[in-house]
Order: sequence, then structure tokens, then C-alpha cells
Amino acid sequence: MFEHLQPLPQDPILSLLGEYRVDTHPHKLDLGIGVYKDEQGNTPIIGAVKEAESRLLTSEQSKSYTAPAGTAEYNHLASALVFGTEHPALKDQRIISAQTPGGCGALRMGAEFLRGCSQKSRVWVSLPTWANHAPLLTGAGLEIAEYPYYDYATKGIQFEAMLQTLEQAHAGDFVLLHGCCHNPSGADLNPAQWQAVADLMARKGLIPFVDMAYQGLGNGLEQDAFGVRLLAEHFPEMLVATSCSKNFGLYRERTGTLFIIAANPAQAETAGSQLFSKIRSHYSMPPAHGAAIVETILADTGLTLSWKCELASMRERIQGLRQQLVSAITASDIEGDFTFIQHQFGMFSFLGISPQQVEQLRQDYSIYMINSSRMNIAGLNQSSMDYFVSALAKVLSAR
Ligand SMILES: Cc1ncc(COP(=O)(O)O)c(C=O)c1O
Repeated sequence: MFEHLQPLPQDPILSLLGEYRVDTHPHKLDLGIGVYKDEQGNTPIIGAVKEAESRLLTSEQSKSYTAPAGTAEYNHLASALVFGTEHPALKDQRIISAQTPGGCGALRMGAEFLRGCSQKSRVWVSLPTWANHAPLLTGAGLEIAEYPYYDYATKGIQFEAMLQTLEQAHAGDFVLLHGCCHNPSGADLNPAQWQAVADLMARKGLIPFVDMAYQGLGNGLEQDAFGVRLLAEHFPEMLVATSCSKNFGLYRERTGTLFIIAANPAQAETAGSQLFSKIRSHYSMPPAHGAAIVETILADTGLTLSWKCELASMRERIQGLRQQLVSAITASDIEGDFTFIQHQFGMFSFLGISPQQVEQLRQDYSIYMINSSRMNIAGLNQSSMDYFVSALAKVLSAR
């Protein structure tokens, strides 16, 4: 049976990481995979996470099974983080939430749920979007359509084209929107654009599905939730997938949440029964440890404050690196306009170089990024900045 199988190509980001690990170049730089790194190039364990872990270790509570949704306490705290404590849907019990194995688990379970809503469920995704969106959505049997989002030529959002394309969507279609820190472009909608998208979608009967994997790493915890909260005020039905991988540094603990907002509490309960049945048939119950850490932090004022401070310093480090990069590029004799990097949010930016130039950076300078030239700004540091900019200058002048 298995002899008929054809090998599939490895995930491009993971294979890049494999190549980087065996590279012996003393100045090698990994700007590929989207994890936060500190000045030493390490992905740190956040202090509040360490403290929460030590509290959990000394706790007397047994680690028995929970439920397909995880614990009620985690779900409550996670929803307050995304929607704020005053959100009407929280108060009138229109939100169903499930702790999931990471943001991917949330996206996939959201997609499975949507597939169960209708045989013809179609999801619109931004062009470009995170490479794993298509497999997560189509793997559940959803049809994908694309709306224009990032314009490589003007280095900004193609907002008019985005709206024009969404005008062609049909009532009942879902629209996947990045809550903040658009991956891969780093270009986010401004408040007026969120409002215009919300108006169009409400008029057309489209349903939002928000992917919020970087809350707190763009402009701030509250600011980053602007779009998702605006939509949640306008739409009786929507889905939100969140991740604690980046903002709590819990990548391998696989901690995320799927929220389903329904029109009324009865429909929310029915939607929950559908969702929990899907979860039961996929992985039964989510892993508990990462969620217990998040729960411990968010339930404690002191730990929450300490986590928020650390998150703010991560965000400031990324913003500082972005500004330094722009200054270093401006000060060098690199041709081209790179000022766009300043106006973007989160860990990612497109550098706007060709796949051949990306390849040359890898071959000649051991600088790793994915072919689209999306770079993880957090992968830079003070000592690698000059090396990176001079390598970039050499590769670009070789045109
Ligand atoms: C846009 C986006 N959504 C979702 C995720 C999923 O994150 P997780 O690692 O929690 O599954 C990621 C992770 O890279 C992402 O970039």
C-alpha cells in the first residue's frame, strides 16, 4: 500500500531552519522562522511564565482530564484579553470558546466548524497570507478565494482592490482577516479601513474569521485588538482564532483559543455542541500545561503586570530594530526605497528583493529568509545589523 505514496516537499520554513542549524558560518543569521529572539539570538522564557511554572509545580491539584474546550477559567481569561471585559457578547453568553493546540489548532477547528455549517463554505484569504492558512482551511474541506491585500510595487495595502474584490463575495462567505501584525507583510489596516471593511462585510452578509496570532506585538495589547473588537460589536456571528505562542513565548506548549460568537445564547450553545464534537473526533482534549501557565498569569494581577512589561519590551525591541534597520539602509548606498519598513507592525516585513537575491544572501552570507523575502526583524541584533545591511548592499549592487 505505502509503496504508491509520493514524497511531499518539506514545509519551506522548517526546511530553512534545518539548513540554518547545520550551517557553520560564524555570522549566520536566521531571519526566517517567525519566533521572537532576544539580543543574544535566544527565544527567552518570559519571567512571568517561569514564575507561573514554579507555582504550578508546587500546586497540589491533580492533572486529570479537562474537557474538549479546556478549562472554563482559561477560556474566560483568554476571551477578556481579546474582547475586553465589557464586551456585550461576553455578558450575554453569545461566545463559545475552546482552548486549542496553538493558533493552528484554533484555525483548523474553526475551519472544521465552518465546514459543518454548510457544504459550500468558502473563505476569502488575503493575498499574500501566511503559508499555513491554505492547508489548514482546505484540509477541512473549505474552498478558498483570495482578495488582494499587499501591493509589492507601492509597498502598502491595496485597499481599494481589496474592497472591490470583497464586493464579489456571496452572502454567507467567510473572510479571514489578520487581527494585527499581518503575516507576511507586516502591513495592518488602520481604524478607518477596519470600519470600511466591517461596513462592506455587514452590507454583503459576509462573516469574519479573525486570526490573531500576535496580540501585543504590534502596537500594544489593546490597540492590536481594535479590529477584532470593532467586528465583534457589529457582527452577530463571527470566529476568532488566537495564539499564545508568540505573546507568551509558549510556542511548543501549543496554546491557543477558538472563539465562536453566535447571534443568541441558544445558538451559541448549539454551535458549541458542534465544535466540541469536532474536537472530540480530532484530538479529544487540548494539552493543558501551556494553558495552565496562561491561566496562572492572567488570574494574578502581579504576574499579569510583569508579563505586560515583558511583552512591551519585546515589542519595543522589534520597533527599535526596525528603525535601526531603516537608518542603516538609508545611510548605506543601497539603491531603492526601503522606508516602508518603518510603517509596518510586528516581527515581519517584506524586504522586496527577488528570490534569486534571497538565495544569494543564503549562499554567500548565510543569511536565511523565505523566498518571498519576508524577514523576521526580531532575528537581527546590534552586532548583526551591519553585517546584514552590508550583505544586502552587495547582493543588490550585483544586479
Ligand atoms: C498568522 C499566523 N496565524 C497563526 C499562527 C499559529 O500559531 P501557533 O504556533 O500558535 O499554532 C501563526 C504562527 O506562525 C501565524 O503566523
